[in-house]
Amino acid sequence: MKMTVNRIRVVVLGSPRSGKSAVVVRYLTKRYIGEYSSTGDFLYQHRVAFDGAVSEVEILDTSNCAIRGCLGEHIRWGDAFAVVYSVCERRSFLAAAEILSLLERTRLPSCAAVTLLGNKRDLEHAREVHADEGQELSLRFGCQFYEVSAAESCAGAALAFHALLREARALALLLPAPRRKLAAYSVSKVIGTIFGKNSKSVRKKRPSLSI
Ligand SMILES: Nc1nc2c(ncn2[C@@H]2O[C@H](COP(=O)(O)OP(=O)(O)OP(=O)(O)O)[C@@H](O)[C@H]2O)c(=O)[nH]1
Repeated sequence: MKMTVNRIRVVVLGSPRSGKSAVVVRYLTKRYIGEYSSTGDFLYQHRVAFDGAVSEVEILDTSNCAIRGCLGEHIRWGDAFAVVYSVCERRSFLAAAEILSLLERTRLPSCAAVTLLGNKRDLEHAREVHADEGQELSLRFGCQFYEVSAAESCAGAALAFHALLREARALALLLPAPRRKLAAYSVSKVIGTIFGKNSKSVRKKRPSLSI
């Protein structure tokens, strides 16, 4: 069977320390490292095969977007968005709600695949945001919702990313090619690594996944 190849750009957004890097690395490598550098944005590339087609997936793990003022650029760049908050930090949940609202205002409704990820569900004793609240927020914005623990298992992150990629691919088939502009943003500057944001040795590593 002939496989088609398409490209899906995923942007991971959320408050500092909510676990964006941990969730992305868990999905890509199945590993949990514990500490990740926060010095900037990192772009991971990999290939996934599902539903008879191959997708070149680029995942942009962002850092301090709100402070650096590049959120708008990131939103224009992406086809799909994972908005992460920590279930142990209400402030990060409120920030996630603001990001969802911005996404809704910036993109045409239903023009992008979006998932809301409540991370750190292993820290039940420190929970500040109930799962129902995440569910309600996702209903309000018509996006997917998962509670995950990057620390505890890779299943949640994998499930969430696979569902997001499926939705992004379905939207790409339905909608005309969106205006994906890189603007002044240079991808070459943000190529990251899978095993450590500062290591250059695995910079070009591109894992292949079959869903
Ligand atoms: N207990 C627990 N800790 C987690 C989990 N995910 C991430 N952490 C921890 O939370 C801290 C922040 O994780 P990061 O992945 O660096 O968070 P980030 O959102 O990428 O942070 P910035 O790059 O600063 O924006 C680290 O100490 C992680 O080990 C989780 O699921 N459970």
